[in-house]
Amino acid sequence: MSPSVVSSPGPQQVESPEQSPVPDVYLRSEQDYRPYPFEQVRGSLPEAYVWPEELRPTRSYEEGVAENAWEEEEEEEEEEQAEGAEEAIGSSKEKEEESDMMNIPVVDLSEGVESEAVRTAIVTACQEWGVFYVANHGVPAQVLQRAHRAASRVFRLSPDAKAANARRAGSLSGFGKPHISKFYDSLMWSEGFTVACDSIATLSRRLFPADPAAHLYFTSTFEEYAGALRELSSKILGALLLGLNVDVKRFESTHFELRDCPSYFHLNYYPPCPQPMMTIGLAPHTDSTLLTILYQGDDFGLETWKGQWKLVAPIKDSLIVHVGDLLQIISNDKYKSPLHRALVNKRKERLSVVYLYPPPATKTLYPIEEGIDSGSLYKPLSWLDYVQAKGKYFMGAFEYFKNK
Ligand SMILES: O=C(O)CCC(=O)C(=O)O
Ligand SMILES: [Fe+2]
Repeated sequence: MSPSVVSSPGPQQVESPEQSPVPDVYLRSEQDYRPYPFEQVRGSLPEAYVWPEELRPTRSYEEGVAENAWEEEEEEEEEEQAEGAEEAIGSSKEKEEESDMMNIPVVDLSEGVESEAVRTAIVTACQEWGVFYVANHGVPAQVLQRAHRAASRVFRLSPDAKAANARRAGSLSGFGKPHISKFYDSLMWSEGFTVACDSIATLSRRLFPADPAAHLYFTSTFEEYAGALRELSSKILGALLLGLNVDVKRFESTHFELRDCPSYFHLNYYPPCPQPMMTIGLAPHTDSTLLTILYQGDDFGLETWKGQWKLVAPIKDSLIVHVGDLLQIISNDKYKSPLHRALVNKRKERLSVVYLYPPPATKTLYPIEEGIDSGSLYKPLSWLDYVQAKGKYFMGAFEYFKNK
């Protein structure tokens, strides 16, 4: 488990027994999912959404916004947006000096991963933080904005349409409560929709049976986005493998083709909340992937844990890359899968569009041996083994696969 996670706030770890086989509990039934009529909530928070004090936000949305000089500089920022992402990122660096809230690294990909300087920046970011912004990533800004709009449309579907498209046992796709809900006693102020990238069109048709224009918009947007993110993820993973002195071609022959990984979108919807300081949008967790690539539009909400919770302020048109648990494991803890969470606010809804890039489900992964002097920290495992253990032990899943 990541050292940065040891003393962090979060659920109690579930003890992993010495020798029990991994049970098939991850793909559990989601029959208890009922779309919550968030729009009907006015005034006070239902009791089930009130979180224990130690797990509540430490800083309000308004404080976070103010600390990042967001509102005061809104006009300036609009001008910068017109001048393009590069300037916006430059300005964010200036803001970073004013605020210790905003110091996750920014990696500029304009020179490509063929550049040693770019690769070093990616590797350092993943060793020190496990999370970084990526700018000039090659995904057109229009595609990001369309994905955000298409996601928003999905969550405006009626409760009946959502219930008809709820996640079913044995499938990750569909609407549902956050996957991590069962590890926390209180409810999170959000709902999610997951779609496997190889069934975007099928799912979209089911979402919008009587609205061909909405179906076309959703399908074409997410198919284009998935293609661009597959490209980006495999480039970043390639750079990270090189950073471990691993020959990518050799890795592909012994492990898996970087472009052949399955992929999913997970859309998160956080409605405005009457009492945001009493609840949480998405509770602390790490991602069960190799890499996760997140787009949060122009809104605050994401926090990452680095000894304290740090707000990850939005940077126009940039993406946020997280190292996932599987990459931490195969890299023998060289790359860190960071604990993160999402806060909600009173003023407006927030959406995040998250691309999940795990390894092929049943392929056995061996921790990478190159450059490792003291032996593998983890046993060989497949992604399926891992998600099943995570579904049972949550943050204890790292421990479960450790060589004793
Ligand atoms: O909404 C966010 O910013 C966080 C989303 C997230 O961490 C996830 O879906 O795994
Ligand atoms: Fe996450």
